[in-house]
Amino acid sequence: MVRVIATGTFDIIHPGHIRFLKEAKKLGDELIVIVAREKNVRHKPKPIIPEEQRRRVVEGIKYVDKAILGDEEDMFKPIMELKPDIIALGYDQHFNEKWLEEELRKRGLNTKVVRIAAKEECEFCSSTKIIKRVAEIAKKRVEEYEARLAAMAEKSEVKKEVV
Ligand SMILES: Cc1cc2nc3c(=O)[nH]c(=O)nc-3n(C[C@H](O)[C@H](O)[C@H](O)COP(=O)(O)O)c2cc1C
Ligand SMILES: Nc1ncnc2c1ncn2[C@@H]1O[C@H](COP(=O)(O)OP(=O)(O)OP(=O)(O)O)[C@@H](O)[C@H]1O
Repeated sequence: MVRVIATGTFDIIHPGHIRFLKEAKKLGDELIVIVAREKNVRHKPKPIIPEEQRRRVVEGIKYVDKAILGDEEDMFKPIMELKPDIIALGYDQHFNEKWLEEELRKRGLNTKVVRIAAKEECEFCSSTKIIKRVAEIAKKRVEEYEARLAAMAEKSEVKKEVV
């Protein structure tokens, strides 16, 4: 039984996440995902979705056998408990494979670190891009609504003057 671990924030799920998890599962028999704790997401804006909901959505993906929330203080704690054969890193995850393998060796684990280079290309294959699009569209819709209200108010002012 080859146990694979994948990690990530998984804020707004998109086809890039599905591709990553599909490739990670192919590396072994069992895929466990460690979902980043809100407190530890410092390299980009904080996630929109609360951590327990992010975990539940990831666990619902068919390639994922189990998803857990990571540790808040020590990223190696869940790894030491789960003792994976393989850790899969996504194409843009900022961890160095060599460094990570060395840290695991120091802790007595012979885990292999594998970089999944595959990148799914689509217009919104990024949580950050989806969030930006939602913000832009929401802003535009509010502006359009306010313009409609202003136009209606102006019409009723004109009416009042005529009367
Ligand atoms: C081997 C490994 C273990 C990790 N363990 C934890 C953890 O226990 N708790 C946590 O909050 N983040 C942990 N992380 C970090 C995140 O899950 C995530 O990979 C990191 O924040 C980069 O996020 P992104 O690729 O989603 O931007 C771990 C990352 C790796 C590579
Ligand atoms: N388009 C993609 N193709 C393949 N893998 C991806 C893609 N997008 C994200 N991943 C992988 O999914 C995992 C979790 O990524 P993460 O939660 O940071 O998503 P993200 O959409 O890249 O987020 P953000 O846009 O906020 O940086 C990482 O291993 C990452 O490399």
